[in-house]
Amino acid sequence: MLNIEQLNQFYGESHTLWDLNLEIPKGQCLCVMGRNGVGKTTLMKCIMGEESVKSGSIKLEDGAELTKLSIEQRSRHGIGYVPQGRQIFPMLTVEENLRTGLAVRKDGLKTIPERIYELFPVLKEMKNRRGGDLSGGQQQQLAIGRALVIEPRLLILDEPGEGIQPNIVAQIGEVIRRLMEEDGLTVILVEQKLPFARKYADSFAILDRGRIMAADSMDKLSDELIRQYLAV
Ligand SMILES: Nc1ncnc2c1ncn2[C@@H]1O[C@H](COP(=O)(O)OP(=O)(O)OP(=O)(O)O)[C@@H](O)[C@H]1O
Repeated sequence: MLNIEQLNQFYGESHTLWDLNLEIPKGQCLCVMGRNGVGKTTLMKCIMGEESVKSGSIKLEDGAELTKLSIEQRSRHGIGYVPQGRQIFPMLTVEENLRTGLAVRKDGLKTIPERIYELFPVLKEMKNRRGGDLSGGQQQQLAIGRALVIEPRLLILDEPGEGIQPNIVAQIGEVIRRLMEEDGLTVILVEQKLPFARKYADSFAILDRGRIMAADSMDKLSDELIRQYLAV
C-alpha cells in the first residue's frame, strides 16, 4: 500500500533518517517503535509532507510519488494524519474542528459523515463544546475523528495513547481495529507501549538513531530486540 525506499532526511546539517526502506501492506497495521528522539515523528512528517526529504521515494500503491506532492495533495490521496500532541483547534467547537477536514475532500461533502459520530459518540454529544474544553482523551478522539473526515485509505497515528487514561486508549484501539476490519484501512502507528502495539499491530519496524534496525511481523518481536532497542 505504501512503499518507502532509500529515504534520507536532514534537519539542516543533521542527518536524521538514514536510507530507510519500509513496506506497509494494505489493510495492515505497522507499528514504528524506538526510544525517544530516534526519528519516529520525523518519518511520519516525511510521509505527510510536513518535512521534506533529501533523497529517496515514498510511493502509494497507485504509483503516486508522495515526495513530489504538497500536504494537501497527500490528504487528497487518502492519507490521514493524527499528529503527536493532537493539534486540535482549542477555540473552535468540536464540530468546527471536524469541519476543517471537509475542505480537502474531493466530493465537496458539506456535512460530517455520520460514521465519525458512530465511531466516537462522545463527539456527537459534545459537538457544540470548544475543543479546548475537552479532556485529553476526548481531544485525541477528536483528532482521530478529524483525520477520518477525509475517509483515508492510510491513517498515521503518532503516539495516540500518550497521556490518556487506559479506558479511552482501549476505545481508540477498538476503533482502529474496526476501521481496519470493516473499511480495509491501512495504519501506521507510532507507539512505545508494548501491550498496545502487540494487540493492534500486525508488524513492527524498530528505529534507532534514524536507521531501521529490525522489521518483521509482530510475533517476531523478541525480548532481545526489546532489551536492545526499546527498554529504557
Ligand atoms: N524541527 C527540528 N529541527 C531540528 N532537529 C529536530 C527537529 N525535530 C526533531 N529534531 C531532532 O531529530 C531527531 C529525531 O526526532 P523525532 O522527534 O523524529 O524523534 P522521535 O523518535 O519521534 O522521538 P519522541 O519519541 O521523543 O517523539 C531528534 O534528535 C530531534 O532532536
